Amino acid sequence: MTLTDARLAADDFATDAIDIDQLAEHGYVIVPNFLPRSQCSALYDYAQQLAPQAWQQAGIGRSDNYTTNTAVRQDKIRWLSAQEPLENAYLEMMDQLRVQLNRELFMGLFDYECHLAHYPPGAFYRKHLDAFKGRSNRILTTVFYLNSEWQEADGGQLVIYGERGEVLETVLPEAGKLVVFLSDVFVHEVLAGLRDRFSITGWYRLNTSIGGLVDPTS
Ligand SMILES: O=C(O)CCC(=O)C(=O)O
Ligand SMILES: [Fe+2]
Repeated sequence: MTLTDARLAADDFATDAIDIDQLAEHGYVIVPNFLPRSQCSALYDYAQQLAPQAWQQAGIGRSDNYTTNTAVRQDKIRWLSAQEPLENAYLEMMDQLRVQLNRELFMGLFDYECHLAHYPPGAFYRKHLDAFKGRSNRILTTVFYLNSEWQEADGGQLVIYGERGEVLETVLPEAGKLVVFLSDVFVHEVLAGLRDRFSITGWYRLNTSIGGLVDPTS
């Protein structure tokens, strides 16, 4: 699929089913082929043709603690918005998943935010949690990968750790794969890779206000 015929609507995305039981039992789930290859490459092509100024250096923390610390993370990001048709289609598809998760797991997820991420060769994201208990409204993290033909030797794996620091999963960032995990439970990191690595990372959130901000971002 080329970029010009990539005007996907949310309903055009043919998502593979998520193993909700696995998510409920273990707190995370890996779906190898969440989207078919053609839809994945539409998103990949879209990310490729974005101008450099469409990306920003990723930051750490929230609001006034917000810093760009390249010793911790080195990816470039672009927040998805409803203004761009393909970005909107992805957002709407993930919103349908939100409704399903709420229906089946009673999670009370209120909304979803996500960004494209580009890790140039050598870039990493050190061990971190995406949310801290009671201090964030991020509940569930989703990471969707866009690179086809990613090999073990290319590096760039997502490593997910258990509560004793043991490795639970080492995930190759392969096109079509979706990883979903509880944001405040699983420490994880992105290892440096040899290739440009593209993904869409997002968070389902609760509608809690923090520090007087009704809807804090990042
Ligand atoms: O790209 C990945 O595999 C994970 C990214 C991540 O941990 C994050 O953006 O918080
Ligand atoms: Fe993360």
